[in-house]
Amino acid sequence: MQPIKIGTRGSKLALYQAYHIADLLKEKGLQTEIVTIETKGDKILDVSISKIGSKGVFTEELEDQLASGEVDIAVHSAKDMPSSLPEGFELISFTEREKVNDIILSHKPEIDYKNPEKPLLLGTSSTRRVATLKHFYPHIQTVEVRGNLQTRIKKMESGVCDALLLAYAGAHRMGYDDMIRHELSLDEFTPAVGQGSIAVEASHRLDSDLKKLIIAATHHQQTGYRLIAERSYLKVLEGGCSIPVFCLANYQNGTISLNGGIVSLDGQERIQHSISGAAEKAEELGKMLAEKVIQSGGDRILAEIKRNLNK
Ligand SMILES: NCc1[nH]cc(CCC(=O)O)c1CC(=O)O
Repeated sequence: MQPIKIGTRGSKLALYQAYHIADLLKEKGLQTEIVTIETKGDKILDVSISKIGSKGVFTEELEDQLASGEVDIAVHSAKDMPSSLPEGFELISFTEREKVNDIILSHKPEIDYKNPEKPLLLGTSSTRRVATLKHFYPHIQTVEVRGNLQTRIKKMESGVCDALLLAYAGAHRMGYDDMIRHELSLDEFTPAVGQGSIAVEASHRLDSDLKKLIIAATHHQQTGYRLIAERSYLKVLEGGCSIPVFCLANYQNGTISLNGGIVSLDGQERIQHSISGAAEKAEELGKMLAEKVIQSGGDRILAEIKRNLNK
């Protein structure tokens, strides 16, 4: 059998994730080969992702290679994947999720983000994190810091900000645990959909036997249920990474508990609801939660956000 060709972006985090998938495949006796592909999102560093248009900036080039058969699968942070993929592609597996929290990371030993008397400048490029900060910690200032994790840390160390607001998963995978100063609560900083899991994308053309082998080696079923629920929620709210929606599903004994909402860009309004039900109904639960959020004012917040982003 030919080695399974794994397409990935070239950032260290992306490569780490691709090698993680390669390791899982190798454990099942499958041969692999990593193919690095540059995407629009990697090239454009000076424009905020929410302005480039979130759909597909990190995925389009990978999908071209999947479609042409240059690679068999593409590996992504699940969080970076839009809720609907272009025709002909699907996410076939989700790896076991790590800790889903956001964290504050800094080279400075003491970062006190709760004390309004202490000025703090946090670097982030996520609208969800900026809006959430404005809601719970309005005294904190933010500055947009983009680029891969290594670039962001360099910018921070050169004085652009005091600390970075990041996903635990990325910081941990890159070995920066010793710079993590705070782990943020899931109630306030409910993570983005998919945070902490790695997704495998394939074209519908992928050989079905090979697909089964890849799923058996890489898919984590409980994470799968959680991600189906969260992504179904995201799909209704049409939230790419530019819209500050959040949603976290937990799995216990066949039950999914889903908690999600939306926050206005200025942080003034934050709507949050929860729902639970059988894991087999994950997709329906996501939709129902989204309807709840929409009906309790989410529609207004969403419309306002879209007006703002189009400016
Ligand atoms: N937004 C970019 C992005 N996409 C995935 C991760 C980290 C890995 C993950 O959340 O699974 C990050 C960095 C971050 O948000 O700090």
